[in-house]
Amino acid sequence: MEDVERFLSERGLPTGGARSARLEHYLELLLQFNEAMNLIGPMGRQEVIDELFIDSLVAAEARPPAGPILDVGTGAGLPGLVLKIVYEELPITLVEPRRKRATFLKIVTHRLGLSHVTIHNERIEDVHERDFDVVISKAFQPPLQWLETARPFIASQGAVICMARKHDRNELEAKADELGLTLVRSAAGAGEGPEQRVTYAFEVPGQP
Ligand SMILES: C[S@@+](CC[C@H](N)C(=O)[O-])C[C@H]1O[C@@H](n2cnc3c(N)ncnc32)[C@H](O)[C@@H]1O
Repeated sequence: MEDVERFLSERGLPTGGARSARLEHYLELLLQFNEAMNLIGPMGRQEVIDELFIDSLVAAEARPPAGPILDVGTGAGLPGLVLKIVYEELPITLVEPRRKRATFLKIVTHRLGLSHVTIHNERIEDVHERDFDVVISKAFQPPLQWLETARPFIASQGAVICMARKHDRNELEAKADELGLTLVRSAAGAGEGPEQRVTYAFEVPGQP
């Protein structure tokens, strides 16, 4: 987990404690259950670290969570469980309608000894909790649709995190404006040019 530790410390994000050991354990479980459950497609250890773990943590660079997190369509726990491992004290709600994937989330939560993890084995349309500090998803809906879906779930000082591409920025800002949100920060992920992956954080303007 050296790459992850370096990524975190270079950005002033939380490091140390049980984080590396838990990420290692999560990685092992992902690889172990992947064949039977088809969780993440054919991937090796380094790909999981670079493409799944570090990509998940770019979200924290864009807007570090400071309260309850909601991850919608989390699948095998991405980006939610990676954020939960790094921000271990924050509660997280994971929404995943596919039963096998929800079972995997329960196994990981139990084996890693994570607390304050709520798993909803249902669609986001059936989730009624609100007031999250960070509402995030990855590869769940197209970016503009995601902003609309996520908006009702944030607290007044919360943020919608949108993992998209560099060239999505103008359309996203226009949609955010319609929804009473404004772009507060972005962080660059992998790739180059207009296809570069970028994580955008939107908040309600004028909050202290
Ligand atoms: C492409 S996968 C992405 C999984 C994970 N976020 C990742 O990046 O690996 C999309 C996930 O969204 C879930 N999903 C589909 N419709 C949903 C809905 N209405 N509410 C919540 N999750 C949904 C699917 O079951 C699937 O696990």
